[in-house]
Amino acid sequence: MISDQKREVLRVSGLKKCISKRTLVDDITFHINEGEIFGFLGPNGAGKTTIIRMLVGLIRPTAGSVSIFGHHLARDPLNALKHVGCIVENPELYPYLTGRENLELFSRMTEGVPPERINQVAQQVELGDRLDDTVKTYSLGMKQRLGLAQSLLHRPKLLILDEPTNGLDPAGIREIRQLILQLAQMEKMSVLISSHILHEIQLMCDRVAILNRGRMIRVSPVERLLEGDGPVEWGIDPLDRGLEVLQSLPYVHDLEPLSDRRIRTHIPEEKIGDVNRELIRAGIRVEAMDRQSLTLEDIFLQMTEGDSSG
Ligand SMILES: Nc1ncnc2c1ncn2[C@@H]1O[C@H](COP(=O)(O)OP(=O)(O)OP(=O)(O)O)[C@@H](O)[C@H]1O
Repeated sequence: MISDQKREVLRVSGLKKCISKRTLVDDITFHINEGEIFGFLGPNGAGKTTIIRMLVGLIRPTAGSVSIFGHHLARDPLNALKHVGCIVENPELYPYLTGRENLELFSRMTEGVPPERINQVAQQVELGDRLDDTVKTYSLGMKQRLGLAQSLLHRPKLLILDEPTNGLDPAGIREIRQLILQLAQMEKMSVLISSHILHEIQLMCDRVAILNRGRMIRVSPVERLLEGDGPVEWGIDPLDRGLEVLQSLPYVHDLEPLSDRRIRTHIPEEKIGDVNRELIRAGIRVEAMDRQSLTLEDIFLQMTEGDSSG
């Protein structure tokens, strides 16, 4: 095999879910490549959990198809899900059992998990020294790590995690993030991770799908998403004449006066020099020009502007 092309581990086409005449998600199409960390980013209620539940066979799609490692989920669920590990919403754990007993119980329910695997996964999630304590004494972060260990028992090649950092404190969030990055790298695992936290997705993912109101509004590599027309702030004098010049230029948009000498615009990067020249040619003093970089938050707000369910 001489191919540079990465293998697809998951392909989702036209996925839709309706419940009693209400469309929860619609027209969801994307794929995940081998070794890729793919993010679902969207506010609460965007449909992330609903899609994930369909991907792991917990609920049936109204339309569309899911194929995992080339196996059609609806027609061949056992093979499709054989190499998938997941935590949907919260990990299912028995609080009155120890971490080890929980893992033993789950390993007995899963085919082909040798006994030594329990210590391996506990080490991987750095839970080794608390493994024999009861789960009810665990912090939320430790419970998440035990859930992660449980999902790793059968050596999955695709890990699906629904908001794994939800409710954790900043240190716990960082631990889980580092763990996921390590697993993806060392175990060559692909990961689908959902979050409503822009920063998280930005730090972890290779590509991101932005979801809002049950629709996928964009799928893009994280770095390309940030390449948009970032805000540019101008210090100009006089402001009213500067405003006229800026308004006359077709590639300048979203003008927003900030003070009596400052104005914010959105301009493609390659046009910034042209704007500067036009202002000077019109006899306007350009006192400052600050180009601000876009954050995922800006992009998300731009994309969902006027489309928020509140
Ligand atoms: N069984 C159900 N019956 C009716 N509506 C549902 C059902 N499950 C989810 N919904 C609705 O579907 C929409 C999407 O919910 P979903 O839980 O998938 O969103 P989410 O992006 O995961 O958000 P959150 O982070 O809040 O869980 C929401 O408006 C929710 O109220």
